[in-house]
Amino acid sequence: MKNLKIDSVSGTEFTYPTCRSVDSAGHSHPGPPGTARMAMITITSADGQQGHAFAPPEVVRPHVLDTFVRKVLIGQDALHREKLWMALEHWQRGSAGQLTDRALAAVEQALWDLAGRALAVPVYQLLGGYRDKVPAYGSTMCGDELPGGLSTPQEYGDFALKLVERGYKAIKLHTWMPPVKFAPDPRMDIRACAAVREAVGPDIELMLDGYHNYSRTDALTIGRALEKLDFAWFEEMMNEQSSASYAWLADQLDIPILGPESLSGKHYSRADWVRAGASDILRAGVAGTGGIGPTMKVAHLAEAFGMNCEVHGNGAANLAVCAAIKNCRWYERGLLHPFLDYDEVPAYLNSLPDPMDAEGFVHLSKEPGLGEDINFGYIAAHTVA
Ligand SMILES: O=C(O)[C@H](O)[C@@H](O)[C@@H](O)C(=O)NO
Ligand SMILES: [Mg+2]
Repeated sequence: MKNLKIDSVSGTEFTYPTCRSVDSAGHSHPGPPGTARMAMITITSADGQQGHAFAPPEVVRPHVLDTFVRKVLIGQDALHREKLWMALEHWQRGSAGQLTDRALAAVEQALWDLAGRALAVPVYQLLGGYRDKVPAYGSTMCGDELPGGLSTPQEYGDFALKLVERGYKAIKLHTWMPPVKFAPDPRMDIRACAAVREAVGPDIELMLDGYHNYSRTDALTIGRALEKLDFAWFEEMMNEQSSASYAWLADQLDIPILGPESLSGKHYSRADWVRAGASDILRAGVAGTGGIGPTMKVAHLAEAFGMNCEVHGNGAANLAVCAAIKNCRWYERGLLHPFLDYDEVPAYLNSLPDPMDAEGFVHLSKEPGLGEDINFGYIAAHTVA
């Protein structure tokens, strides 16, 4: 029998090349060639089994690993994910915000990866194994002011055509937001959505995820326009801390309202949203909801209420959840931009975690664990801490 008692937890910070930059609102855009930093958290058991997960370095910085994670994990059985997650969540309240949901998510993903590798089973099969491939929607980056990029409604239309040619059967627009000079602008959002519908025709599913702080009346104006354009859902158009605003909008509109994405509170806040009638489709992502386990709990909650749960974000962990459940229409593949090749493999991996075929399906890796094909040599050669 394997000895999966946790022996060590390590964090490795490394650099990798990128052509993406982040704006003041935290949204990514194409940028000049540069260097970004990432951290890999590794959990090792007494008999040498390992699990890995990636997170921003500040999320799993030494203080977090020393003060909370090692205290909870060392000496514990690595298969006891629920017990360890609950213990970490217990530490959150008194951590003065130092132990974040994203930190819980990173640790819990590494525990899932370790379990899968130790048992020689892909995580999506451990979770339920509903399917081996998942249809993807192309999720665009937010709008910008880059000529030839996503700076006009027509450029959105042109890019959407290219995404359909790549194989996508659904496209989600992230439109313009501050700090873009003319944003927010409901009319521009509607024009971009109309240009995309015009470009791709009636058979491609379209969704809008625009500025996140519209008023109820602006959101209603946009929502009514989306209904005329036959959009499939309307996402994060108002501050998600006001479930009353979402319940009001959902009552006014026929188009499905989807959320919450960015709201904290893990699976607990999403239960409140269901109770409040604040959305027609639930949303949860591994990073923002505190891990694979809480995301699965949201998906099961949604299923019990006859709702879909659209998983937020790309990557191996979100893809594993999408493949484990029935009540999720799409895998969010992105974020995409005309200037960037999403199919280019990041330097610290040997292959993409979410390869998509010409019909728009993303195929799950059959490798044990989360299935990330990690380039350990690259990480070792580019370690900074
Ligand atoms: O930073 C964000 O708001 C998210 O990354 C966002 O761009 C995107 O992931 C999203 O909203 N997906 O639905
Ligand atoms: Mg979103």
